[in-house]
Amino acid sequence: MTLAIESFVRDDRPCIRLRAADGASAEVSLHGAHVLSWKPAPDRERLYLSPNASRAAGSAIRGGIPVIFPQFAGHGPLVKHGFARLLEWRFAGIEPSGADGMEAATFELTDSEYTRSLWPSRFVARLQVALAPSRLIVGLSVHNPGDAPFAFTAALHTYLRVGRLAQVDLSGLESTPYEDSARKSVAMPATGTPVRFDGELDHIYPAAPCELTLHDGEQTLRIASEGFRDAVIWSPGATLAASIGDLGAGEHLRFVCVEAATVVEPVTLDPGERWVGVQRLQE
Ligand SMILES: O=P(O)(O)OC[C@H]1O[C@H](O)[C@H](O)[C@@H](O)[C@@H]1O
Repeated sequence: MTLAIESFVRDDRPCIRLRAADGASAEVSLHGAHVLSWKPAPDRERLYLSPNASRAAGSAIRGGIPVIFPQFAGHGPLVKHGFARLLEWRFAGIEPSGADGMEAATFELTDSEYTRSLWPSRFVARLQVALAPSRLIVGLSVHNPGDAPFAFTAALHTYLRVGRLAQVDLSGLESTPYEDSARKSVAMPATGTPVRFDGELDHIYPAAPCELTLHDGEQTLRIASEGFRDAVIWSPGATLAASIGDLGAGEHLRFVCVEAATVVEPVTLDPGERWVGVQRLQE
């Protein structure tokens, strides 16, 4: 689908809006190459963005699709969820997407003196955002242009907007055992039932199926991933949400995070190698 591109400023940060001929749109902040909005139709927002999202330099945006790289959560020595979501990415224009050749808005982050002071590796990370009828396709690629191997973990930490959390369920993970990050990463057996959200939930599903479905009353969203081995499902629940400054009371009822992730086994890239992970959202 041919994309029209316009730039705008939101919360003092440069952003790019993509519009498709069928009326679909998406917005991406260069801060973190963070997808802020996806509307498959002009009156239908499918991502959650916190009204209290921080505008401070060097802080992460709460909601949308944070790009987690080169470290998921506290799985390593770096700042939580790595530095990619905290830095300014470059808009590289419209390019064919590496995943399926569609036109995609392309954003790039490369190593700098600053990143090498935190993490010594040379890297080129690219985020590609494409629109198709009823679909958002987000691809993260990581290339090693250096002369030494490196390992990383990563995720697309997608905040999906929901109507009534109490009636939401997520199917596809019924047969997958998980690690419960809210309870010291204890290993849990498969539940045999769809995931429901009635309190804090923070699960890592290693080697998860790549097709999940979110049911929210009449609305359904299919969430497919490729390249990412794991799935992470997060809902903070009322108590944790109340302690998250950029969320606000009751806001946990408006979203669930369904994350395409590669956490349990880090990806290792030899010099010259490239890794690609994709998440597709489809109504
Ligand atoms: O508050 P953040 O740093 O954005 O992290 C938000 C959440 O991200 C992931 O889903 C992790 O599994 C959670 O443990 C974490 O709390």
